[in-house]
Amino acid sequence: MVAVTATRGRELDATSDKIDEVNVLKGQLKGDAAAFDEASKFDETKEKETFRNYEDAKDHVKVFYAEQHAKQTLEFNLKAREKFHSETRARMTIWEAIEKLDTLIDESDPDTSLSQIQHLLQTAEAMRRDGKPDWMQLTGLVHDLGKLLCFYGAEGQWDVVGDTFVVGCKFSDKIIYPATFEANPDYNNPKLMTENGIYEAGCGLDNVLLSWGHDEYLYNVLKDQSTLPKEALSMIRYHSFYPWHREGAYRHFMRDGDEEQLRAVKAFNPYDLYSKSDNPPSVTELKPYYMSLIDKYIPGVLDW
Ligand SMILES: O[C@H]1[C@H](O)[C@@H](O)[C@H](O)[C@@H](O)[C@H]1O
Ligand SMILES: [Fe+2]
Ligand SMILES: [Fe+2]
Repeated sequence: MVAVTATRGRELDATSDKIDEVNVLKGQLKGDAAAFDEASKFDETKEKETFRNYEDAKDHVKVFYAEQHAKQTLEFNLKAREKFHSETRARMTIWEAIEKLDTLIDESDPDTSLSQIQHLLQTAEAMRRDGKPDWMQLTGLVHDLGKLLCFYGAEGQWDVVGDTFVVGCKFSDKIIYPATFEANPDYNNPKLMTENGIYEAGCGLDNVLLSWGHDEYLYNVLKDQSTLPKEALSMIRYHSFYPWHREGAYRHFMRDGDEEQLRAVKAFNPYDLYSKSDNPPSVTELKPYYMSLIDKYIPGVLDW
């Protein structure tokens, strides 16, 4: 018993050392995140295979994920959800939210260094060019607004952006940089590290806890404050869940209706990802068109 406790103590020490290491690295790289090469900002000839190349990603992307994977624990997740429900952070319209996000550059993203307002318009415009329905164009326009969390009490970007995964069960090896989960305290908890962890097979995706970030936040904001269809809410809630929608992980948690959610997310994904190399659109020119869609499905002032 004593020996077990001592081992566990050492494991926990090792975990907190790793978290410290991540924090030091993060400090060193501070500032680098914004220092992108101008020329790589957009390149319409970029081949699809060259997106999401995490092997050759810039150091700040690797440091970002090392920190996120070390800190997104089940305990953190439960607290973040409680905090979300216990307060209203702001009251504003969708367009005000879009403008507020304009200064944010996403540290986790190897494919764009444009501001988020540009990314949102690129996504929506690519859908519009392809004749997608108006509600889907609007979903493209708003899908990353959850990144506003960065201005409302997030601990960093690690609890806002990046790909998502399930907490409370084994970390899938389909998540990028899977080895970095060794620094997560849950990794040393054998009860959580089984295939199902705290869940049951077939419990349904809406019943597992996805790592906390912009998807979950925006889904919760919009589910009762918009008239967007169910598919739109699936696109928002699961768009960063690459281990599931691209790599096929976590299928054992799916139940009736989840195939439809998967189909919706897969239809959405290419517009989110591949539009990042399109020329940046003009905000002032496009505003009137998108305001008409906002007025149709998400009008007025919302609680954030
Ligand atoms: O770096 C990106 C970015 O943070 C996106 O907003 C998110 O949806 C993606 O999953 C992630 O890979
Ligand atoms: Fe996103
Ligand atoms: Fe996006």
